[in-house]
Amino acid sequence: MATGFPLYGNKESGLVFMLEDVGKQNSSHKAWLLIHKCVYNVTCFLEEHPGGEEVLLEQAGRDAAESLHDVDHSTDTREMLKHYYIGEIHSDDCKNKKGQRSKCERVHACNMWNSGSLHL
Ligand code: HEM
Repeated sequence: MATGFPLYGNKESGLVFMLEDVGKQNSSHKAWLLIHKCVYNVTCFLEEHPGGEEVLLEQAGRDAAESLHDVDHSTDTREMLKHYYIGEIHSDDCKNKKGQRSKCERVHACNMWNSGSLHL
């Protein structure tokens, strides 16, 4: 169910998006990444990424947390990410197939990630 985006503002952290809408924000020149439930617009970083723009475009629209973790990124990366943070995924899109809240929702992964409690 795409509703147009953003759904509404979140006073603490930014805007709230549906997963499907995030998935649509990707083309050869545009990329929104998900890391846990946080949404990042890395469009202006594509050409600057030391690992190349292709890997970012490949991950666009889905959760890139694992890929980010798999590559030996420095802690500077987390700092850089803050510049591209635009909001988070709606809690309805954080449920697993049985309709239960997933871990990312329960632990407020977005806030933890941005504060540094979740590691790369
Ligand atoms: C928006 C998220 C990302 C940011 C801000 C970012 C940032 C960086 C930075 C700063 C480096 C230089 C090394 C370092 O200081 O860590 C780097 C290297 C690299 N990144 Fe990323 N990265 C992101 C996502 C990804 C993803 C999702 C992948 C893979 C799927 C990836 C693959 C790589 C690779 C392979 C290198 C190594 C390049 C080399 O040493 O030749 N990155 N990235």
